[in-house]
Amino acid sequence: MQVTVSPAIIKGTVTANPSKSAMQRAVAAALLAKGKSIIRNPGLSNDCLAALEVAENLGAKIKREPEHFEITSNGVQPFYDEINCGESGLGIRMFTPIAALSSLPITIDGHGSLTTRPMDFFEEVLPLLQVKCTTQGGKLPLHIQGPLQPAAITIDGSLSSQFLTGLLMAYGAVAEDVTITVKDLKSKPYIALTLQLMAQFGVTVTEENFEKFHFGKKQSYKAGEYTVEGDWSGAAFLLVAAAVAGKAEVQHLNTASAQSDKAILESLEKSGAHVLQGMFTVNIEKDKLVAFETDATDCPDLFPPLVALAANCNGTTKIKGVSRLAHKESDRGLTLQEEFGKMGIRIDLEGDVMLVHGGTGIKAATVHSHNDHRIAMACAVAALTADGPVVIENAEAINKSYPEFYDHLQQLGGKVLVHA
Ligand SMILES: O=C(O)C1=C[C@@H](OP(=O)(O)O)[C@@H](O)[C@H](O)C1
Ligand SMILES: C=C(OP(=O)(O)O)C(=O)O
Repeated sequence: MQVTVSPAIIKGTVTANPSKSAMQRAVAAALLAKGKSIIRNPGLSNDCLAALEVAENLGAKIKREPEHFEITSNGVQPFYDEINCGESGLGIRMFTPIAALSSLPITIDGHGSLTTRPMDFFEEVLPLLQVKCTTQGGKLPLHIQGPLQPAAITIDGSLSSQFLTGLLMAYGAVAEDVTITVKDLKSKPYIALTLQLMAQFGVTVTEENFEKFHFGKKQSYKAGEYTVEGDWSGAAFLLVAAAVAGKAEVQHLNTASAQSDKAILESLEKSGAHVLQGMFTVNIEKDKLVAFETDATDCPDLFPPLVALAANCNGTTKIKGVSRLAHKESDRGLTLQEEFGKMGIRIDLEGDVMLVHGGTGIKAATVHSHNDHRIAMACAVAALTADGPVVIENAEAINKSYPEFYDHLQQLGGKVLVHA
């Protein structure tokens, strides 16, 4: 699918889409609980749909009502010996240890970008927990056989926090007096989100400096009601759109959220945009924008919207944390450099630092998403202040996290033409 986004002034109000990070965790917790859980404001992005299908294959019954989903479970009791996590990195890294709670041999697969993302962690760590595990040279598909037996282990958290999220969620159902130690953990706020979600479903973990995670007495997940928060990762694109091209109010954003990408607000403020935070809304308005410095090591998904912002800021913006981008849906440092380069914006990659030379004018161009939702959205936002229309190829990539994105951009005054 091709989408053309033309320059436009942004003005209006929009409600943030549901967070896929929160939704996928809630689906996993509801699967691990015994009884009926209600998930309100459920997400319908491809990653969320994949999580629902995985939960069903692992034994949950799901009733989809218009306003909420009911997930009834009796713990992990697989119906099939195969699960497919679609393109979700979190999905596969979270559901693999959870599936390993069962003694059934299970094949775990995915498609698209997920087939190139590293999974060798499981081959190293799961055998320490008495789970057999093979991969195809560190990639999909995985073949596992549990049951997982929690043990005191030390793991490396530098590649991705998602493996730890999976272990924490699985340990929560069975662990007793055991500690996971993590070295060099990255994306820490995502672990805070995992612990917060687990606590909401009745499982508490004692955390020390994001290095030690201790499970005391045996606990069990409690079925309950959960409302999925608005998504700061997706909303970051709308907030940047307003900061560079007008003004907007984004609703259903918890400004006290544990989501890491709430950090977009700091960069917006540093760039000179006007930001007004309510409890569940953010108002944002354009002003003279200047280059800024930030460290996105722990919020790597902010790179694409930060680049769209920086392209509109006079001067050279410095963003730290590029090394976190190599194993996302695309190698995002390189992809941003290539696609923004087509729009006339120079990006230099110097080790772990990205330099965006902004304020030089964004040019009309044809760009490609590389099947990466956040690249498609960043290009769409950049198009708002370009000197002509920007054509985005493979624009349907947004469905992974934010199927409503082009509609929301239009709702705010964006000129978006979707070619079938
Ligand atoms: O736990 C999560 O929901 C996520 C964690 C982050 O991954 P890493 O921990 O690999 O940085 C983030 O990039 C991803 O989009 C979602
Ligand atoms: C990297 C992402 O997700 P995941 O790792 O869950 O596929 C993302 O949403 O940008």
